[in-house]
Amino acid sequence: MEYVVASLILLAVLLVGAVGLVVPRLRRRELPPPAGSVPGDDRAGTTTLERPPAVPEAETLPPLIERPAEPAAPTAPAVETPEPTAGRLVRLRARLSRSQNVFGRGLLSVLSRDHLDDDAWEEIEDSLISADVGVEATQVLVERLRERVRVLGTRTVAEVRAQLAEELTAALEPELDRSLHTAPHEGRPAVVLVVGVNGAGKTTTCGKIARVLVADGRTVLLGAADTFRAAAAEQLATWGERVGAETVRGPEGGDPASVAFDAVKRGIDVGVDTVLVDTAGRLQNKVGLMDELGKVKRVVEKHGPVDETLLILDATTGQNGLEQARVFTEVVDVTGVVLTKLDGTAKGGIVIAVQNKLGIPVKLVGLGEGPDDLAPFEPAAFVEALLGTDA
Ligand SMILES: Nc1nc2c(ncn2[C@@H]2O[C@H](COP(=O)(O)OP(=O)(O)OP(=O)(O)O)[C@@H](O)[C@H]2O)c(=O)[nH]1
Repeated sequence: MEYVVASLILLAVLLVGAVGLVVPRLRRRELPPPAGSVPGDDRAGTTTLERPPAVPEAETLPPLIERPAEPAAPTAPAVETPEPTAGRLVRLRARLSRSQNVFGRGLLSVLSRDHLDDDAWEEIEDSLISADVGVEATQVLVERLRERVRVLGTRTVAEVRAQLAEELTAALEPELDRSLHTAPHEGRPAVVLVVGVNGAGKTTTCGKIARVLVADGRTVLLGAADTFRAAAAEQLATWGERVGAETVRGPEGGDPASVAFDAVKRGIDVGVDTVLVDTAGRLQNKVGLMDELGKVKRVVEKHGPVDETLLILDATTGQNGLEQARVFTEVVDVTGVVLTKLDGTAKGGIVIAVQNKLGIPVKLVGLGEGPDDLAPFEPAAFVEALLGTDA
C-alpha cells in the first residue's frame, strides 16, 4: 500500500512539472506582435525602426552560387588638366583678404580724412610698416605720395587712392622681367632649380609649377633631389602623376646631387621641355647649405647651365624669412622668388620688402594649398587686390 501511495505522489509531481514546462511555451507563442507594428498601436516608449519596403522574395534570397566579384578594370591615374594661368591673380584676389584688411581698410580710411596732417601721414606710414613693407621702402613711398598730394593738390579719396596704387606698383618695379625661363634650348630641356628652407613650400610649389607648365602645353620631368625628407619624393611623384609628368627619384638619404644629375640626364634623353629639380633646404649652417646646394648646381651644370633658380619664401615668416633668403642668394644665383602662403598673412607688404631687400623679382605667388593656387605675379593687379575697392 505504501508503494502505491508513493507511486501516486511521484506521478502527481511529474504531471505538475510537465504542465509547468508546456504552458509558458504556449504563452510565448501567443505574444502580441511588436509594438508599433500594428496600425493604431502607439504605445509610448517604443522605438520604431523604419522597415525596408517589402521586396519580392526572389531578390532577398541569397544567390545559390556565389558569383566572384567582377574584376575591377585597372584604373590608370587620371591626368588632370590644370587651370590656365592667365588672370589667376585676379581670380585668387579674395585669398588676399587678410592682407587687404590692413592695406585697404586701414590705409584708405586715413586717406579719406578731410585733412591729411602730419599725424595722418604718420598713421599711413605705420600701416605700411605693420604690413611688412619694410621701414626704408615705406619712408620712400610715403615721401613720394605726400609730395604728389601736395604738388597736385589732390583732394578726393579716389584720387589719393589712385596715387597710392601707383606708388605701391612703382615700388614693386613692374619693369622687372618676371618670365620663367622654362623653354628648351639648343635641343635640351630648360633646367629649373627650386631652393628654400624646409617647410617654405618647395615641393608643393614644384608640383604647382609643373601644372602651370603643363597647362601652357609644356612637357615636364621632376627631379626629387630632396632625399633628406622621405615623404618629399613621394609627394613630388604624386604631383607629377596628376599631370602625367615623370619623377626621377633616388634612394632615401642618397646624394641629392646625383639625383639632380640623373633627372636632368633623363630629361635630355626623353626630350622634355623642362626639368624641375626640388632640393632639400636644411639650413643648419651656411657652410653645409653651400656645400650641398653648390654641389647640386655644379653637378647639374655638367649637362649645361641652370636656366632658373627659384627661391621659395614663406610670406608668413615676415622679416625673419628675409634673412634666411639672403643666405640662399649668397650660395646660389637666385633668378626669381616665389612667395608662398600669401593667403595666410595679414602682411602682403612683404612682397615689396622682398624685392627691395633682395633685388630679385617676385615671379610667382602662392595663394593656397590647392593645386592651382599659384599665380604669376603682376604688380598692378596685386596692388589692386590689396587695396580693394571699399574706402
Ligand atoms: N596656405 C598655403 N599653404 C601652402 C602654400 N604653399 C605651400 N603650402 C603648404 O605648406 C606646407 C609645406 O609645404 P612643402 O611643399 O611640403 O614644403 P617644403 O619646403 O617642400 O618642405 P621640406 O620638404 O620639408 O623642405 C604644406 O602643408 C603645403 O600645403 C600656399 O601658398 N598657401
